[in-house]
Amino acid sequence: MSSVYGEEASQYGDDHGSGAHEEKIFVAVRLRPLNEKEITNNDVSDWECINNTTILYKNTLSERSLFPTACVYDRVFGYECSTRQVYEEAAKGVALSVLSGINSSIFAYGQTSSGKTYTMSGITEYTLADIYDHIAKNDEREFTLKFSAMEIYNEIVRDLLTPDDTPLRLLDDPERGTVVEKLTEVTLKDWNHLKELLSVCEAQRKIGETALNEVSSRSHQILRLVSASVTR
Ligand SMILES: Nc1ncnc2c1ncn2[C@@H]1O[C@H](COP(=O)(O)OP(=O)(O)OP(=O)(O)O)[C@@H](O)[C@H]1O
Repeated sequence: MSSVYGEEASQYGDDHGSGAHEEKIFVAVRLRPLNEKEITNNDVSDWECINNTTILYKNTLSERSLFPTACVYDRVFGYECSTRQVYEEAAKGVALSVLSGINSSIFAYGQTSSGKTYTMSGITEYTLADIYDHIAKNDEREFTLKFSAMEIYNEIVRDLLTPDDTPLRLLDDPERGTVVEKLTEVTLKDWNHLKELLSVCEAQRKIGETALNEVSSRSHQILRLVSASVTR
């Protein structure tokens, strides 16, 4: 997500690594519950959250160390945690810093079927709902939101808002950094317009099956939102 000329006080800027003057990364881990197949196979999870920041790797494989390994992150979420909770406690501060003029990115990393798409879809929806809520409550300002979406698949960048499959070129701009040439940017009319565009992206994505995930995305999707606001 990125933001341009936001003039507001840093209402969302202090949480989770979005401070204006320091670069900071907030790392959260989410465990997904075992799926039906794993339960049927009597699989057990090797991972357990023992508090809000520590995850235990239980090393059930006999050739490995007998002692569990503890890993500490900024926040960890166990099987029982909802996407709403993950959003509120790990992503919201970062996502909404766009409203204070601060650029931020949220990305999910993990092996196939670990729950990246599941988590990020919820985070996208909650973020946009909060942004529209903020806009409604601040009618003394006029907001413009611009949305673009791309996919990296087999090292090719494609625009997800057009049926045109032509690969997009990445250019290095000395001032703006990496720029995706000819990427479609749509000015959002409202929340429903955004939902339509998200459906277009979903339909355009390359879906391929993996052994672990029957609807694996097999590609990286990047959604970009640029927010600008001026006093009316
Ligand atoms: N926290 C969760 N609670 C319930 N179901 C979940 C959770 N996380 C993931 N799932 C389910 O697990 C399956 C795999 O999740 P998902 O498609 O998000 O994985 P992924 O990491 O995006 O995989 P890939 O990299 O292959 O695209 C899906 O059916 C999803 O609904």
